Amino acid sequence: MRTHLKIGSRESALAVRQAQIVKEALEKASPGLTIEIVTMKTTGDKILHKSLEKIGGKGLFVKELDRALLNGDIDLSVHSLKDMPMEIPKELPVIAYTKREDPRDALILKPGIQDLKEGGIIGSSSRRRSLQAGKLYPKCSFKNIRGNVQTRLFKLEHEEYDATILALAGLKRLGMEGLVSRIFSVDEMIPSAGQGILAVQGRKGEKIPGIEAVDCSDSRFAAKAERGFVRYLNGGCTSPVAAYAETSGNEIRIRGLYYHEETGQFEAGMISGEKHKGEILAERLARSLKGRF
Ligand SMILES: NCc1[nH]cc(CCC(=O)O)c1CC(=O)O
Repeated sequence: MRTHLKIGSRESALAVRQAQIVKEALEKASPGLTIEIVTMKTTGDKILHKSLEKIGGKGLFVKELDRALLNGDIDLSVHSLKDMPMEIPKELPVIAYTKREDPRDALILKPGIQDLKEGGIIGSSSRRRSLQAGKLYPKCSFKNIRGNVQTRLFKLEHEEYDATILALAGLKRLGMEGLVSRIFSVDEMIPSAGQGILAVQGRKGEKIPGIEAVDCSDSRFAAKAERGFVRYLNGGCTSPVAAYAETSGNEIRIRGLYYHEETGQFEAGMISGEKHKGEILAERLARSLKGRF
């Protein structure tokens, strides 16, 4: 068994914190194992002046780490599942899905302001968020804001934004949930597929000591269903498709949002059933939502 492993991570504070969460859990489960975190800049982190859709999407956050994993520079990589592309290389499977952190989205106001007034500007580059928040704040407008959590909070403070929307999971991991002024329920704002779950990627066939302690089967069921929904709708990285699945005992309940490009309308719906059938149920929900247009 290996006694020293390297975890690859993006450089942002959140990415490093996420890698630490996995490092601590693995070290705790396997006494004698030591883990080092190796950070690297990805193309997605370097190019901030263009929208993700224009520069090639989510793959840009994982490409460099995939390469390092393939050539042995690192042994594992940790990603927010929601940032992972739909196609994951066969030789680099996800070997664990962590227990889910709070999947909800949250509103953060510009420091010094007490509430979001009519005409307020909400910073968000996520159409999933702006579409759903548009129903809650019909008098507000939306303006792109890109960058990691810290960058966005800096822009919120110093640029022309009154509020922004971020994942509560990231804020909690960074100890910043105190900034939140409103948490959206999963019905008000269906989360992005995988939000709150970390995916640990490894090399096919390689045993990682302690990995079972990091893996959560309910997260795995949720991940399969949510990503199944997105895959069916070919949501890729840029479409505002949203999916959130919750398990309880043997049941799974899946919420999904389908956006119809031509009309700009969206429909949300829910389906439940046996959790082992999550992917099929998710597809059925996707098909029925799509069929409404
Ligand atoms: N796209 C950035 C990103 N990727 C994952 C998270 C949050 C952490 C998670 O979903 O586990 C965030 C920040 C955000 O959306 O506010």
